[in-house]
Amino acid sequence: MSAPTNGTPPLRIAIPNKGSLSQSATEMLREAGYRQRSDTKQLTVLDAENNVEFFYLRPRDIALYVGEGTLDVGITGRDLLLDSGADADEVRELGFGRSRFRFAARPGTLTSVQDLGGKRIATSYVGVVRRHLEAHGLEAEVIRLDGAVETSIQLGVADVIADVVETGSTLRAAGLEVFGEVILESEAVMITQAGKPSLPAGFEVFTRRLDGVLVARGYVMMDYDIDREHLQDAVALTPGLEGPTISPLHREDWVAVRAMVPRDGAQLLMDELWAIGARAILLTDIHACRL
Ligand SMILES: Nc1ncnc2c1ncn2[C@@H]1O[C@H](COP(=O)(O)OP(=O)(O)OP(=O)(O)O)[C@@H](O)[C@H]1O
Ligand SMILES: O=P(O)(O)OC[C@H]1O[C@H](OP(=O)(O)OP(=O)(O)O)[C@H](O)[C@@H]1O
Ligand SMILES: [Mg+2]
Repeated sequence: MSAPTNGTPPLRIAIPNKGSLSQSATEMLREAGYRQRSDTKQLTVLDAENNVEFFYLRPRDIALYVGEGTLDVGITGRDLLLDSGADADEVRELGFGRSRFRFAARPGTLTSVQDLGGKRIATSYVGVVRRHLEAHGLEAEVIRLDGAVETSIQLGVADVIADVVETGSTLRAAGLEVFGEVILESEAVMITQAGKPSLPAGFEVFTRRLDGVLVARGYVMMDYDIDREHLQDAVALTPGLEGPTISPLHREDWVAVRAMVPRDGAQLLMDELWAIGARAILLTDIHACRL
């Protein structure tokens, strides 16, 4: 198909090329109807039909490109955005790549953030750690490592680590335990340059499409039949986004109700609807939507 660009330059979007966020970001963009690379060696993809160009970059570098305005939009981790100190703002949470950033040490050696004073802390997120120490008025040596941070304690390079924790299995395998408060909760986010007065054409469509994917993932469509006497109770359970659709049924005093409901808890909701008299309760996936 030819490109409906009218000579407008494409929206330039940075996407993680490797690591934990890469596959999920690509999947989300495919679901939103964008062309993605077919070979992981490809560095850029021009989706001419949608007038969008994708740049596959290291997730750690994405906030820098967006912060200085070289690229219009980026997908990266909140922890990487904060660590970079780049002049970019988070505009959407994308619901994948969720993790916590935590301190960890050998069991019994350190128990609170206050114990960090004067210690050697290994991390790949020097910016986040330094800011956290400053906020607590603590001084410690921060050692920058690229990865496999958990091993640094065993090797005698550090007393403490600060790293990404998801399931905790890497920490357990290294014989380490988290301590102190959670430093930050991270997930994949959409970012744009801070304080940019206006974004290029195509940005609004891009965000609306991603919002559509988020809603399609987070909601399901619920249909059921109920007698008018219990309709108000049923509608209170399924208010929908802008009010449910109510259609008359051939059976007198009965109506059909259709409403979007959150995917989490949908089964419980079906039980509750059944209990107040709803019947023929159906749950269907939403493949795509624009709200
Ligand atoms: N196990 C994990 N679970 C969820 N998110 C993670 C995990 N490991 C890293 N992340 C997130 O991925 C982003 C870091 O991506 P990056 O590609 O730099 O590291 P990575 O995923 O650890 O890849 P690699 O170490 O193989 O290069 C951060 O936002 C981080 O929070
Ligand atoms: O809590 P878990 O589920 O075990 O996940 C957390 C681990 O995943 C990431 O490591 P990665 O595999 O990216 O290796 P790296 O340390 O070389 O970055 C992160 O740095 C932690 O080590
Ligand atoms: Mg890693």
